[in-house]
This record gives sequence, structure tokens and C-alpha cells, in this order.
Amino acid sequence: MNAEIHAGGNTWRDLPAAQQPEWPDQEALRDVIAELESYPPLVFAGECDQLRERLGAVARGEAFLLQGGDCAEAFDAVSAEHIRNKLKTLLQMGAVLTYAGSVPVVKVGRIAGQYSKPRSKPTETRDGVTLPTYRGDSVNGFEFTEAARVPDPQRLKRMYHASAATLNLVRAFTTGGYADLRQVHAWNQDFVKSSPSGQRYEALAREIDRAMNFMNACGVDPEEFKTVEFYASHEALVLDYESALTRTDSRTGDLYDVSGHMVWIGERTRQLDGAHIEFASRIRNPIGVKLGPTTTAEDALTLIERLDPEREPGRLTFITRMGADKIRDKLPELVEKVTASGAQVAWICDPMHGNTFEAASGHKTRRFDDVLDEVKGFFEVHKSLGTHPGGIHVELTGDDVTECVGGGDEIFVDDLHQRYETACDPRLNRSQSLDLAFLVAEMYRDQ
Ligand SMILES: O=C[C@H](O)[C@H](O)COP(=O)(O)O
Ligand SMILES: C=C(OP(=O)(O)O)C(=O)O
Ligand SMILES: [Mn+2]
Repeated sequence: MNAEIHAGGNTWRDLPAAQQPEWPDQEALRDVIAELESYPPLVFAGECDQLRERLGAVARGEAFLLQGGDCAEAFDAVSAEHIRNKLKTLLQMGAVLTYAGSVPVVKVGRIAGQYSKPRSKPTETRDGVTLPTYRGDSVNGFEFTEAARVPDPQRLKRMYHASAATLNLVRAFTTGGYADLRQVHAWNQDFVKSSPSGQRYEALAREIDRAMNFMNACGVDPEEFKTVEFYASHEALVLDYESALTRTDSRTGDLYDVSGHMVWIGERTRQLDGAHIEFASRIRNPIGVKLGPTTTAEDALTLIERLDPEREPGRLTFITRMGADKIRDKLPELVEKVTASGAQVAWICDPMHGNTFEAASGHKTRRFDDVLDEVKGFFEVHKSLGTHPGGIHVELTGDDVTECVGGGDEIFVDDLHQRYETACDPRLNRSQSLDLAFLVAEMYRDQ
């Protein structure tokens, strides 16, 4: 490996890096980094290029991005059941958006690497006891004990292995026949009877069946529907991990972060002169940046200069997370000035992170109606500017949790305690996710 090029993955080390774990033992950390550097890549650089091309279609207005998964993946949720449920939910949403929205859908999971969390406070207090905050399974334990909350670099290796196991199953499902479009009904089997969104989905699946029979009769090869393109993404937060998995592509000499196909930089770590943007500027993966309500148009333009100097559609995705009450005020200026600059970024709506509040029960939650309203605002703004609403970025799970309130199968604040299982932010459950997909498909069609 070319030492100079490889050093490109480490230039962030001279800059301030927000939200990094305070590892107590630096020597142990160095050993872990060295071991991670010897591990095989989790993804192939060519796949990252392919996703960049797909996102280029999103930026040009020819496709829609569906990006979703847990807020925080957990090591003890690396099981066939959890992974299958999550994938099934994303495939169902993808089918709804493709068919009802009549648009090609690029499917990207917050999966196989989403183990690190930025936090708003460094400590958490319960019943008078204060401990370091939980920062994701890659860093420390969720359990509220002093021992669990100490950052342990060995967890970075577990993150790699958990990501590898997850990605392996996802690849098996998406290429081995499980995700075959002819299985649209099978994905819904356990769900259909119990829920209005399941029943609505079933009706759509019947239409898809008819359309496929028609295509079959016209001579389209049914094998065309057997596999689905699915990509993995996560927040590139813990830079020791991400840079240990950054490798030189032997085909081109370019650097890729081979821990996932796409990585994004979060709202709390997007400082223009900070380590995360520097790191992202050195790799060829498609990059996302979260933009919250304090983002100025100048910030957005500088991010483009740093991350997409060639103005390559698909390289840069702006994931806005303004909040339902701010999106209509804050988004127009950003979109206008970015468009005027000639850059072609993909604009994606994260309707989750600007709409979190604490319920009287103490649960962190989100209202389905606020989520929906932020997406509506996002579509309205793009419609008025003649730009493309490129997709949604959501926190969801395939399990029937009770973490967000509202939805067709309504969950009330008093229900939150029943199945509140998230390690960090509240996720849409399967029924709420499907509801959202139907409503977004309608918005897209009306656009
Ligand atoms: O997922 C995002 C952040 O980690 C999360 O919103 C921060 O939550 P906190 O305010 O509980 O730290
Ligand atoms: C931390 C997250 O979001 P943001 O950076 O937008 O707050 C997240 O996506 O979980
Ligand atoms: Mn989150």
C-alpha cells in the first residue's frame, strides 16, 4: 500500500474531532486499530461507485432514495429475526414507493455499521447517580452501571464482526431469492391480518402481481426480479474505526472507507474545519451530511467546496432534519443558493431528528403526524422551487415496538412503555413505516 496515499485517511488526526470516545487505554486502542487495519474490507469499492451512480440519478431527479434503519444498532440484536424484519420492512416500503410513486427507488439501510452515537450530553443521571452517557455499542454498554459505561476499544472489533455478520445475511437475502419481487406477498404474511397498513399493502401487492403477470406474458425474463440492489450506510462518527477501515482501491489508487457503502456526517460533527469533514473529503464513497436548522447557505456551499469540488451528482447528499415547524422557513434558502451555485446534490428529508420530544412518561418520542408534516413541508418547498425531493431518511425497525406515537394503528403516549426497546432514538414500527411509505408515495405522485 502506498504510505502517502494511506496517510490521506489519517489527515483528520490534526484537527478537532467532536464526539469521540475518551478511551482510557491508548495502547489498547492502538492494538485494536492495528488489528482492524488487517481485516478484510466489508464492502467493495466498486459497489460504492455503483451507489454513487444511483445517487447521481437521485440528484438529477430520476430516482428516489429510501434510507432507513435503527437509530442505534445493538450487538444483541444481530439475529436472523431482527435483520429479516428490518429488511422486510424496507423492501415493503420500497415496493410501495416504486409502484405507487412510479419511481425507481434506491434502497439503503442504516444497517451493518450503525453502532456509534453522538450525544447531546456527556453524562446521564438516574436517581441521583451520574455516569458517562451511552455512545453506542461500538463504544460502551447501554446498561446503567459504572463498568458498562467505560469506553472499551475491544468493542470496535465487535462492531466490525457484527457488521460483517449482518451484511452477510443482508446479501444472502437480497441476492438469494428472499427479496425476489415475486415474494411481495410473502414479506407481508405475518402482518396482513392484524393491521390496516398490512391490508392496504396486500391490495397493492395484488396489483404488483398482476403487473408482473402482464410483463411475464410480454416475455420479460422473471429472473430479472430475483435480486434487489441494497446498500449499507452508517454515520461515520468514531474516526479511529472508520480510518482503520479506509483502504486504497487497487483499481484506481483512490481511498474508500470500506466499512459501508455510504457514510454520513452528523449534525453534531459537521464543523467545516473539523476532523469529520476532513476525513470525508479524502474518501471516494458517496457522502451524506445532516443539515439542521442552524445551517446557513454559506455552510452548505462550503460543504460542497470541501466534499464535492468536482460537482459530481451522487457524491454529496444533503439530509435535512429541520423539524416540522422549521422546514418551510429554513429549507428554501439552502436549496435556492445551492442550486444557483450549479451543484447537483441529492436532497433527502430526515423527518425524525428535528421532531423528538420527551413525553410525560419520560420516554423520548416522536409524533407520526410531525414526521409526516416535515415530509410534506419538504415536498412543498421543492415543488415551489422546481427542485427534486430526492428521498427520505428514517429511523425504523421491523419489530412492533411502541416508540413513536400516532400512525394508522394508533399508539398513544400511555402505550409507549409496552415495547420501548430502542437504545437511543424512537423508531417507527413496521406499521408506521408502511403508513409513511404510502403517504410519501402519494406526495411523490402528486408532485
Ligand atoms: O441519534 C441521534 C443522536 O444520537 C440523538 O438524537 C442524541 O440524543 P440525545 O439528545 O439523547 O443525546
Ligand atoms: C445522530 C443522528 O442524527 P443527527 O446527526 O441528524 O442528529 C442520527 O441520524 O441518528
Ligand atoms: Mn437517531
